[in-house]
Amino acid sequence: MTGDSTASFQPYPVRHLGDPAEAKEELRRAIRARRAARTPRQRADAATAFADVLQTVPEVRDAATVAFYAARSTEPGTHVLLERLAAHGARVLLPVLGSGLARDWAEYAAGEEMRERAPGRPPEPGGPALGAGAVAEADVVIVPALAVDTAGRRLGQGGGWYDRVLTLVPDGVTTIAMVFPDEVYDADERPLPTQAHDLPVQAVATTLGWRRLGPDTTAERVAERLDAAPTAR
Ligand SMILES: Nc1nc2c(c(=O)[nH]1)N(C=O)[C@@H](CNc1ccc(C(=O)N[C@@H](CCC(=O)O)C(=O)O)cc1)CN2
Ligand SMILES: Nc1ncnc2c1ncn2[C@@H]1O[C@H](COP(=O)(O)OP(=O)(O)OP(=O)(O)O)[C@@H](O)[C@H]1O
Repeated sequence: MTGDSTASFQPYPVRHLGDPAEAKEELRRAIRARRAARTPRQRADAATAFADVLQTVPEVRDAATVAFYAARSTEPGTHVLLERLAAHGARVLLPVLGSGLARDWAEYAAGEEMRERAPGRPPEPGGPALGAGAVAEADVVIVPALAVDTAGRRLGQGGGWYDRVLTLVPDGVTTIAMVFPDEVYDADERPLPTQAHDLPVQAVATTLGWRRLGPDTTAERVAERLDAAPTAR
């Protein structure tokens, strides 16, 4: 899968050569506006498609513990996969926001009705808070994003919540961003603006499919590596 078929409709900041924080804000505004325009029916269909796609990712299929998120109405929907994971006996950790957006996690209980603590905030599970370090127990981490590029750069909501969480994810654990198909950017043509604290994700899932990301995952670069490798005789 690629974002190529929709690339010409993608918003891209005109100020991308200037201050990355400003470029990020400009892009966030444009992407949030596009998300707000989706109908309830489109959102419901997307939530099922995201679940179908993510269940084909080996790390998700095999995970005993998944760090996931509870989507707000305009975000890529998570409730379908959340119920399926819980039904299969996976342990699912969801973000809990402390004061000043402090990072914490709690376990999702199957069938649980989650509540928004304040308007506009993501819904949260009611179980006991497990501490910020609980994310290190996850076998796979599925994160929200507004956009991702093919090198793994991620644009989030701007709170830095996930940037800080990603520092606690052990090496070797796959992080997967969920975005709509037109929110996957080509890293060569339209790299997302980044700052020093931004950490990359290893994969992206859309409603159409999923792929691994990063400098070494494009077909051309894999071919180059194979060419450069010593051949066995
Ligand atoms: N679903 C979801 N959960 C997530 C994130 C996310 O991007 N999506 N986060 C990613 O970092 C973290 C926190 N994200 C937050 C997102 C918004 C607000 C918030 O206060 N929003 C405004 C309303 C904005 C609106 O209506 O659009 C508010 O309550 O005033 C707080 C935390 C952890 N959980
Ligand atoms: N590891 C970190 N330690 C301290 N502050 C951080 C860290 N990462 C990010 N921040 C702060 O968070 C702010 C927002 O970061 P950024 O714009 O990259 O958020 P984002 O990745 O889009 O949002 P989110 O991670 O919440 O989805 C930054 O200005 C930065 O000051």
